[in-house]
Amino acid sequence: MNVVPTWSDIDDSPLESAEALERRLYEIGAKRYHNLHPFHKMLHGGKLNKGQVQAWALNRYYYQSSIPIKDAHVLSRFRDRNIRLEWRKRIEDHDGVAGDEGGIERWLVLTDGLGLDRAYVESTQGILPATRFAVDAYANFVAQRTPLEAIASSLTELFAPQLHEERIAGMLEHYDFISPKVMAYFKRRLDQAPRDAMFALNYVKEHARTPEERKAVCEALIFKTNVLWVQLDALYHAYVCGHIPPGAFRPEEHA
Ligand SMILES: O=C(O)c1cc(C(=O)O)c2c(n1)C(=O)C(=O)c1cc(C(=O)O)[nH]c1-2
Repeated sequence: MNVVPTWSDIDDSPLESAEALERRLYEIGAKRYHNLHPFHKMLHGGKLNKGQVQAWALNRYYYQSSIPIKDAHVLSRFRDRNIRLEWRKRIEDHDGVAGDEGGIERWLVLTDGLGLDRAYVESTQGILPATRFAVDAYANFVAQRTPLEAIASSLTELFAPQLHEERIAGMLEHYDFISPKVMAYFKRRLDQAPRDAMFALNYVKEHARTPEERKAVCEALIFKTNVLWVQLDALYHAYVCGHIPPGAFRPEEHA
């Protein structure tokens, strides 16, 4: 019987140390992170029209607004108060605290700036079915898998800051409807994401102690890269190829 490899593009040899795990995680990012997706290349290269950028921001709102729910699931997995204290910052980053409005509000500044109605964005009515399925799968994953896998699935954030730099520069350069004010969400993440990613990386390096556990960490990261990738596939299919699913956002109705 043929043994089917788990991954065709990633080295699948046993991971004997924390350093080998770290190298493998970076290999996964280099090969599978959504910075490589054609929709992102179009977004950052100024190749989308305003309606297509609106569709991206509208769909991404569902991801943004689900992240604190996802992180509340992660918190609920830990009896260790120190981990909860550390992880709680992520919920505060997105939901805000007194005197700081938080990431969800900053995302709504972006959708406002793009001319989308707030109530429509917050209703999530117009998002693609694939966005909802992918994001919900992420929240379910962290609720159901081991706490180690739950933390590991956040590791895509290791690769986010570089993408955010590219996005800020590319979108400001190419679109007259984008201003520094509406890109504030991404500017803020440049400080937050490295702090979060380093905590998660150190956690998995310390707590994945066997080759099997290290492999589970890699699989959680691969799962997450897929969560991100399919959202862009769906956007591309709907708004670049033009196959908008019934009931989803139609730019011409929100011009
Ligand atoms: O714009 C992006 O490409 C991007 C990617 C990711 C990511 O890699 O998961 C996150 C974010 N942004 C982000 O803004 C964010 O708050 C965030 C939280 C998480 C997470 O998994 O807990 N990922 C991401």
